[in-house]
Amino acid sequence: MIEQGTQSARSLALDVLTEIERKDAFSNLELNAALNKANLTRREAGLATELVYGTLSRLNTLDWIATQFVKKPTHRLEPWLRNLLRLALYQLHYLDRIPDRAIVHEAVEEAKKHGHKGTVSLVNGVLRNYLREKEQLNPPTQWPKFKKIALEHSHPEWLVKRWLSAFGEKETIAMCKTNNLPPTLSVRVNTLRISKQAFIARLQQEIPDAVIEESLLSDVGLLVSHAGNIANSPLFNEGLCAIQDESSMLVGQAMDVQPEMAVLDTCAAPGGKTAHLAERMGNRGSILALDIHPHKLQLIDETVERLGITIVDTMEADARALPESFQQAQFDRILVDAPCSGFGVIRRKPDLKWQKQVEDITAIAAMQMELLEQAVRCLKPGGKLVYSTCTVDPEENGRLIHRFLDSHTEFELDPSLVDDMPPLLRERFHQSGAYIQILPHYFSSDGFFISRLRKRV
Ligand SMILES: C[S@@+](CC[C@H](N)C(=O)[O-])C[C@H]1O[C@@H](n2cnc3c(N)ncnc32)[C@H](O)[C@@H]1O
Repeated sequence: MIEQGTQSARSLALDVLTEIERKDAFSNLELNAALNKANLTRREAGLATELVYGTLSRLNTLDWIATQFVKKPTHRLEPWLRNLLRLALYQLHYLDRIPDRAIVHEAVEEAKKHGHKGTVSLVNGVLRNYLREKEQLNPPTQWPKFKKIALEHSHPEWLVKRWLSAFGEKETIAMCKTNNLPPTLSVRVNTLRISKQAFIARLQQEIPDAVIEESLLSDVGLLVSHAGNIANSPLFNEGLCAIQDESSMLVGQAMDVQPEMAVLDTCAAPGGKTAHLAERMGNRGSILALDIHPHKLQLIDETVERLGITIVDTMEADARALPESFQQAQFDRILVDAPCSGFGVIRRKPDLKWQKQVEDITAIAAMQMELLEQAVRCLKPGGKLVYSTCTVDPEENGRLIHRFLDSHTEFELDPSLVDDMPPLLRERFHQSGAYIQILPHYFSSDGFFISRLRKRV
């Protein structure tokens, strides 16, 4: 149990890591709950967050290091002990601002709290041996490339193998490296309420420490750092901005919406892109936002209300089986922002890479195809449909679009997408000009796939 106000960042991180494993819980939810209960300073809370996400993102490498010094395989250790070793090794191996002595000392004290003499000496021994032998820790030379990359850059072997064949070695390594970095924070200015320049002035005035940079990808995007939790700021509560990744903002831009259009957003919750579309439409026209999970519709309602948007209606629906009444080609624009494997957002959800398996991708792609097949039936002739995902897997992205087009001659790739996107993206586009795969290391934004189809008239 976590007691209020009595924990250090490292002890809280250990409890959170152990609980995530025990309950198979979402890391962000478990960490936020623990931080809310504990009484850490802002700095300590920052350290706890870094330790939890850092350790989660490096799991395979840390376990490999531990196995060099423990006789048992790490999965046979008690969960608290396994996570204590991971946490201490993470700090020793990847962080240089905490002295080694302090790390070992605190780990041993934690072991005394949770274990017995034997486990205390195991922790002490493993960490001291690591410090003595760390320079000689190398994967066996006969290992194939994918295994070495997976170990050095802390990704599952199957995923690295897949990326090597899709993107080549240079891109794979660059992507893995970026996935291990903390994500950037960006906000979208709500231009229904304030201009970008006025927003920058207010942000600077209210949070003088904030470092603000204009996004090169989106004309309404700002990169913000040293600003604390923006979601608690008056600017956010007054509906002047939304927190959104820059790649995600590009999806709104790709939709090429105009005021007074009828728009369908088939996988809309929590509503980030729905709201962006409404802003781009000047809050004129109509957007029908669907989601299969009723509780998530409330998130869309809250977002649009906060942003002063009035043209969005929400509805619970399984977009793989849309109501007959929708299917009469009535929408000018449709967005299918499909659920996906999420491999473009590993920076934000590091545990995701360990949870998904190769078989999941086939199942996800089949579901995405169903979503696309249904959505296209609701599009007006001449209308445009954007299919996007926050993943980098070709099976869910480019290959899926080509498979779709092979059996739907009434649709074509829309080559004018490239002209609606920032020039910076041009060289990354598919030769058709109709879709782009953004990898996380291109612009330090989320990995996203964005494509646009047009229904022939
Ligand atoms: C990638 S998220 C959408 C993010 C959203 N467009 C945004 O920008 O905030 C995918 C969403 O699809 C929803 N979903 C999953 N399966 C669905 C289905 N069969 N029909 C409708 N929505 C579905 C999920 O609940 C999830 O909220």
